[in-house]
Amino acid sequence: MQRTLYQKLWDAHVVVESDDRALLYIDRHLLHEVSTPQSFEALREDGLTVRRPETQLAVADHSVPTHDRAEGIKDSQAAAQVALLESNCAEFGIEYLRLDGEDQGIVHVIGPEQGFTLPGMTLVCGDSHTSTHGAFGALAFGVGASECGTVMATQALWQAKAKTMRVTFTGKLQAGVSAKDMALAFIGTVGASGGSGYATEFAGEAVQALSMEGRMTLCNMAIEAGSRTGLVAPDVKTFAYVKGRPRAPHGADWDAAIAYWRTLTSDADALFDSEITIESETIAPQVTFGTSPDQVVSVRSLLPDDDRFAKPMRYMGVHAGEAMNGLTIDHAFIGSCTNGRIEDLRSAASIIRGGHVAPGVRALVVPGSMRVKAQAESEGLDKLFLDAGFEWREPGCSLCVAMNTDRLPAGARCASTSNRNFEGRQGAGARTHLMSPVMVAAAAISGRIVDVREMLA
Ligand SMILES: CC(C)[C@H](C(=O)O)[C@@H](O)C(=O)O
Ligand code: SF4
Repeated sequence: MQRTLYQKLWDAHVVVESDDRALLYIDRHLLHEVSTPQSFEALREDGLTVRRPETQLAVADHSVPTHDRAEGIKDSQAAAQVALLESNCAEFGIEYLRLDGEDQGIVHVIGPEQGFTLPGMTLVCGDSHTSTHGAFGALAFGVGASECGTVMATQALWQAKAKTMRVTFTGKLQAGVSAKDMALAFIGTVGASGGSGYATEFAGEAVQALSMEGRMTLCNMAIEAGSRTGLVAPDVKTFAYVKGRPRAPHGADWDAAIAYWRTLTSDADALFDSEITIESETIAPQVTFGTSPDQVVSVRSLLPDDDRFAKPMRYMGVHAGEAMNGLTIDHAFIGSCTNGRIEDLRSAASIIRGGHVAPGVRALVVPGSMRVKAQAESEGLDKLFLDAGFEWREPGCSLCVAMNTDRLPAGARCASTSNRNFEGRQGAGARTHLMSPVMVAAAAISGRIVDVREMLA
């Protein structure tokens, strides 16, 4: 029988199956400080140990400050949370990437960067954006705190089989349009729960043309359409990205791995439960106008006059009939597990060259990891951002989520490369407009949301 990529990954990990549920073997587990305290507590209560500590990797990202880190974490709650992760990892023999080390970063940035995330694997984390890792052709999904404990103790999880959806992006993207716009266009098409119950495979010419960073951006946001799992079939770009990474296989193991990874594609006649086609040429830069990622429009489109959007539009202080193009902003954020990778920083920098952050705008660049930061600095991007009036920070979730000291005041309007624009996401009463890194960079220097394509012309 012809099988989808999801089915192949599923079949390769079934320990026992009954109807449409299976006990799946879990190859990899990523941990962060917010979702794991109860998981460790449960292990302790039940007198359990971690079955395969070498398949687990922990890092602190959500609550960490992104400046003055040499002075330690001043916020006592955050300090306690990070210290707890560190001591839990020491007690249970799990490797922890130290906050002051070279490898710290956002959990979904460091997994791939370390070669910890590999094609063909099952990977879980107590975090909804675990879908990111599917960009490598891994079966990756977010789980709850109790499931984290189960994975640590047993290396397996009961899972219901998802339906399959394929989203095919035909043709090529316009200049100035990127993976973030593809993700937002997809979410706008199917809605915030349109992918619910599905494992979503992204395919087509424009997906193949994306870098691994772009594919991660796309899969990262699959969850914003309700899909716990995003997938892209691995190819030569995937292998090139993985090769030589600290935890990637090498030598004979590498050859064997590649031979297997090449089989990880949906068969030509495999049937999907749902098929969606999006013409890439038609995608314009996307900007969210509401408080859910599916409340999104092309930068030049006029906002809809629809009762369903009355409340979110009131919160956002925007009106039916107006365009996002031209709307004044006072904050800009480039970072997060969606768009905090080196390619994102490079593309944002390419728009800034020569320009300066507009008066009255506060702009932050927060690299996704220490490795991204070091790479950017070796290319002089830090200097470019600083000279242009941006702040250059230490890695962490930062303004993506108001769980640390980076947060916005009520009423602030922020152009943001993150993935969620929920009420209060960047601080109580703050307003978030999701867009791509080049769009945020363009907004930062213009002081208002603009169509970045004009700046490229
Ligand atoms: C705190 C964490 C559990 C949460 C998630 O599950 O995604 C966060 O990362 C987010 O992006 O909202
Ligand atoms: S960067 Fe944002 S979306 Fe990603 S893990 Fe952190 S809080 Fe969640």
